[in-house]
Amino acid sequence: MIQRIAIIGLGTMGPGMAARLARGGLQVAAYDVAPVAIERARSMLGVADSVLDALGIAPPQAGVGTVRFTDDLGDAVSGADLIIENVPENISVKADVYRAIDSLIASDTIVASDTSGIPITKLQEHISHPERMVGMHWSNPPHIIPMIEVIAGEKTAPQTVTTIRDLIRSIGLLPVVVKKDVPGFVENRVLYALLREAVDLVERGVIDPEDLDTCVSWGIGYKIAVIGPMALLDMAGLDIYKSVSSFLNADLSNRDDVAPMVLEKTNASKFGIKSGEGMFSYTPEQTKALQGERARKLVAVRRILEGRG
Ligand SMILES: NC(=O)c1ccc[n+]([C@@H]2O[C@H](COP(=O)([O-])OP(=O)(O)OC[C@H]3O[C@@H](n4cnc5c(N)ncnc54)[C@H](O)[C@@H]3O)[C@@H](O)[C@H]2O)c1
Ligand SMILES: Cc1ncc(C=O)c(C(=O)O)c1O
Repeated sequence: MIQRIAIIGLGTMGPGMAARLARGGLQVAAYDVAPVAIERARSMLGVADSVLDALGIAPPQAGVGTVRFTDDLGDAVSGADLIIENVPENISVKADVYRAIDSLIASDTIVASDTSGIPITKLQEHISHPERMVGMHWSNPPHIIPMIEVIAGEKTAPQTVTTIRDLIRSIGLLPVVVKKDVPGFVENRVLYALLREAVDLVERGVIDPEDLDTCVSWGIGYKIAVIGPMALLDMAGLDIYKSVSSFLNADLSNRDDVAPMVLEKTNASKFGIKSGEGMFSYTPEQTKALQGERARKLVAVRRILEGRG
């Protein structure tokens, strides 16, 4: 049974994951190579906790778990039943972590990766017990979005998948087991199909960025939270989908490289909120207000969707 979890990497995703797992009654050790990331994560726990309160997520009867921060990798993974690797999306950075923990952990300790889309089969090449490695792909913000993809690589033992799926369920989250280890798994294949088209439409001047967001959020987005794509096909009618897709699919963006607009911005260190500018611009005050407003709205929508409005 999983009780002790180590999170390696406390950037965008780590702090919310730590808070959510602790709320599920688990004992979390949180580690990062960067002291500044540890301090930032520590300061974010209170905010995540108040969002979890607003969501009405109660701890189990045995009580709420704990989050302890450490700057020592050996201390973080010592005695852990599960390690969640959450470092940047780069195979060699992730492989370094697996090599570093290999001799520090028991052969049956589960090692999960929060990779956004690197096949688990590739990551398993860098660990001595590949049967205990699994994909555990959270969605951002991880303390609010309940769905987590679970992905087996070619060498993952079925029991490893079952253990992680059951753990996710046991703390009130929603596991989705992906049946094939395809790049991007399912959530990001769908998201990146949408983002490729959205970036292309803005880049070609078909629509302004603000209007693109209005169109998608108030059209498809709002609807799809209630009616998933497969159900939407039935609601629209497969005959309609057949007619439209017969001419539209051929006209959709099929670019297989990164769009010039994105390269231009990233080359100028315009990464979005984290750098103050990306598709839009953000002052620190606006960022704080925006994060609060988004959390409030996501909490409200989730409560309604769960029938707890
Ligand atoms: N950002 C998202 O929306 C999102 C959503 C789901 C999954 N993911 C995936 O989760 C992983 C982490 O993403 P993120 O957005 O939190 O990244 P991030 O860049 O915000 O944070 C990564 C953290 O890892 C730390 N780090 C780097 N090397 C390390 C090492 N060797 N040991 C310990 N810590 C180390 C960095 O200091 C940093 O704090 C990636 O694989 C990413 O693709 C990201
Ligand atoms: C743009 C983008 N890329 C990856 C992920 C997750 O892996 C997300 C997300 O969770 O929201 C994302 O927005």
